[in-house]
Amino acid sequence: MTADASPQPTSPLLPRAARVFVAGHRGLVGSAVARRLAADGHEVVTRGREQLDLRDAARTEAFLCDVRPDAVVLAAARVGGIMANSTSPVQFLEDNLRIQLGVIAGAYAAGVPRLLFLGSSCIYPKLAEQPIREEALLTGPLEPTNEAYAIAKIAGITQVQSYRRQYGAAYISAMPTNLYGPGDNFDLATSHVLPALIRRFHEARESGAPRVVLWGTGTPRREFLHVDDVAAACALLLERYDGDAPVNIGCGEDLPISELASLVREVTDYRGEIAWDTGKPDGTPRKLLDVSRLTGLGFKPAVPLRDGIAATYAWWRSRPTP
Ligand SMILES: NC(=O)C1=CN([C@@H]2O[C@H](COP(=O)(O)OP(=O)(O)OC[C@H]3O[C@@H](n4cnc5c(N)ncnc54)[C@H](OP(=O)(O)O)[C@@H]3O)[C@@H](O)[C@H]2O)C=CC1
Ligand SMILES: C[C@H]1O[C@H](OP(=O)(O)OP(=O)(O)OC[C@H]2O[C@@H](n3cnc4c(=O)[nH]c(N)nc43)[C@H](O)[C@@H]2O)[C@@H](O)[C@@H](O)C1=O
Repeated sequence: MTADASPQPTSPLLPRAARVFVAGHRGLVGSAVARRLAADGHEVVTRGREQLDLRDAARTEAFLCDVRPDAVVLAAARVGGIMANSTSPVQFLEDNLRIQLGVIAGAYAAGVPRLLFLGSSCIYPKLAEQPIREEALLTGPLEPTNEAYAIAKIAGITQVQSYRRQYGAAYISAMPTNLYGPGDNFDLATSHVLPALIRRFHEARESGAPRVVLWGTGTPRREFLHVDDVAAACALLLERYDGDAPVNIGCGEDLPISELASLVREVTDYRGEIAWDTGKPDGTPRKLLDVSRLTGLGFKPAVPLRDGIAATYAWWRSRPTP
């Protein structure tokens, strides 16, 4: 098995009306993947965290042996923005290692023939050449604000590759860029930037605040992909990709956080100023993914950033208040 993409099969790798266990089905990505797979005619199997804590490897293996799905999508993880990653590296390392160990090993023990593991674009070196090709993995030092999370995700990629190389399992990995959409986390202490900006501008407009203070310098660049697009990419990979190398998932375009802020300010109709708290971390300066491997399989993102932000804002505003 080489590190390059394998030739693509002509027949689907996922049977029609497959039973797919979506781990993390209540999360941003897992919920979108579950919707997409159900719409494609698959049977989606789920378990809430209160029924099955995926850090418990023995219970996870017993569940998978009992259910015996045709495929597993591993979208359960400890996930968060730059501040949560910086302040809780122990949980980001240990929870993710434990979830991955239990789900991937449990799937193989249960004879599950197909598995998709989701990593993240933060696995690549902080100063990787842009756009970042999959081959950049393990070629340089990582971004310190999310090193623990990145190392857990890199271990997941190696675990998946090891099951392929040693046992011939059709297990694959995908590395999404920064994601957003309905179902995102809007808690300002733990969220990613996009929901944080929506909430900050909305609340400033409602309260009449003259300025909104954002983190860092506004100069870092980020690429944003709507969850419906990432779900479409996951479905495509499950059906068409069976290679050793991880596959980047992105839209191929990025923008500075300062421009993103201007866009969100417009969408939320906030008329005040934007200020920057440069005491807060910037994180990696840029992480634009090279998505040629994915587009070569036929992927094309469908949701323009402005439309996606407007839809996410509408979703958040219409949520039931606790
Ligand atoms: N969001 C992003 O910008 C990006 C995400 N990704 C990757 O996509 C995947 C999904 O992320 P996302 O949807 O954003 O994250 P969310 O935090 O929205 O969802 C994570 C899900 O995992 C579940 N989960 C976490 N821990 C456990 C556990 N111990 N046992 C059972 N379930 C658990 C959560 O359950 P509960 O609902 O009970 O909390 C939740 O449903 C992750 O692998 C992440 O690394 C990659 C790149 C960017
Ligand atoms: C998906 C990805 O997500 C994380 O990496 P990140 O892209 O750096 O994360 P972020 O979305 O939190 O920030 C992006 C940029 O935006 C700036 N920023 C401004 N104002 C706010 C703000 O109010 N909140 C947040 N969170 N960021 C803000 C912030 O300072 C930074 O420059 C990792 O978890 C990593 O592990 C990972 O995989």
